[in-house]
Amino acid sequence: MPGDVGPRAANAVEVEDLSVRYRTADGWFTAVSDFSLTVSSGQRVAIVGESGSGKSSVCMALAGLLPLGAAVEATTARIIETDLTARPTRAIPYQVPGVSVVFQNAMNALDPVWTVGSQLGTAIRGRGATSRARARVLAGEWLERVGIRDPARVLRARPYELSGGMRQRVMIAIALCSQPELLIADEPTSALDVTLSVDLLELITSLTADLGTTLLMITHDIGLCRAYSDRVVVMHRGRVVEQGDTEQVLAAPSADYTAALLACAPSLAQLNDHRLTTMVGVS
Ligand SMILES: Nc1ncnc2c1ncn2[C@@H]1O[C@H](COP(=O)(O)OP(=O)(O)OP(=O)(O)O)[C@@H](O)[C@H]1O
Repeated sequence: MPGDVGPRAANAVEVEDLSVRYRTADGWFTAVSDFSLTVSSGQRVAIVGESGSGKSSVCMALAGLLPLGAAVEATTARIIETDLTARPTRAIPYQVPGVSVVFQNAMNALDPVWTVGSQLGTAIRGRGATSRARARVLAGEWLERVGIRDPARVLRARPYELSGGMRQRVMIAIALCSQPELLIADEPTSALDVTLSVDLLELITSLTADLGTTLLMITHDIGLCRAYSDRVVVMHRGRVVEQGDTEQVLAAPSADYTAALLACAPSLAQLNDHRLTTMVGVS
């Protein structure tokens, strides 16, 4: 099983006035402006907002994974021990030490050619000197830890031979086996059904709690946000419209946009009980 977890920084994320721009055929497009966020170590923070509001742009900027042609600026951008403002935009993409990412679709994130054992073993060996044989044992243990019942078979399998839920579990194991200080999860369950989404969010939050890993996740599902985050950041058109304690914000939103988002985006788990309403007149 994984070894000791070292001391954690007081704040995993300190960002002030972050902006993200993309170069397009029509010139520069500003996707995110004036984004500020502080996440203390061990907190679980959800970023919510409609499609195109800039959630992924923020998270990929913090992970150093924006595409070439993107420009990031900030007054402060400290992720764990790394000062992102010291990194030139031309260096994108880069690895931010202590940060792991779980993406929405494991099929796109995992390599179809290599077996799960090879990919998970490589991630484990990336942490430090470990023999191939030892990495294989640890890989099997990590698969069990993420709820895979037949690890020996899955270690030999290639990603396309697994179900979508199993692939997400494998990606969670790959992301967490390095015992990161910060896990960024970009809609980690949105391609899965409701029951599986809840199971995987339970898994992610219990493993990150065990490891002392801070969680920054994007979700469209307000029910999952309510159940699995301590703080919520609401984004609209590239800006933060509201942020605070999840229970408080969801119970008594101060921004009209948040109220409208809550009215039109109930949890998938509640869809049987609610009629969707239409968002109108929100600017
Ligand atoms: N590589 C890119 N080049 C140009 N524009 C981009 C690029 N990536 C994102 N955008 C634009 O930036 C804006 C924010 O996109 P982003 O993906 O960050 O939003 P989002 O809230 O994560 O959306 P979704 O929930 O659909 O993933 C959108 O208008 C999007 O079209």
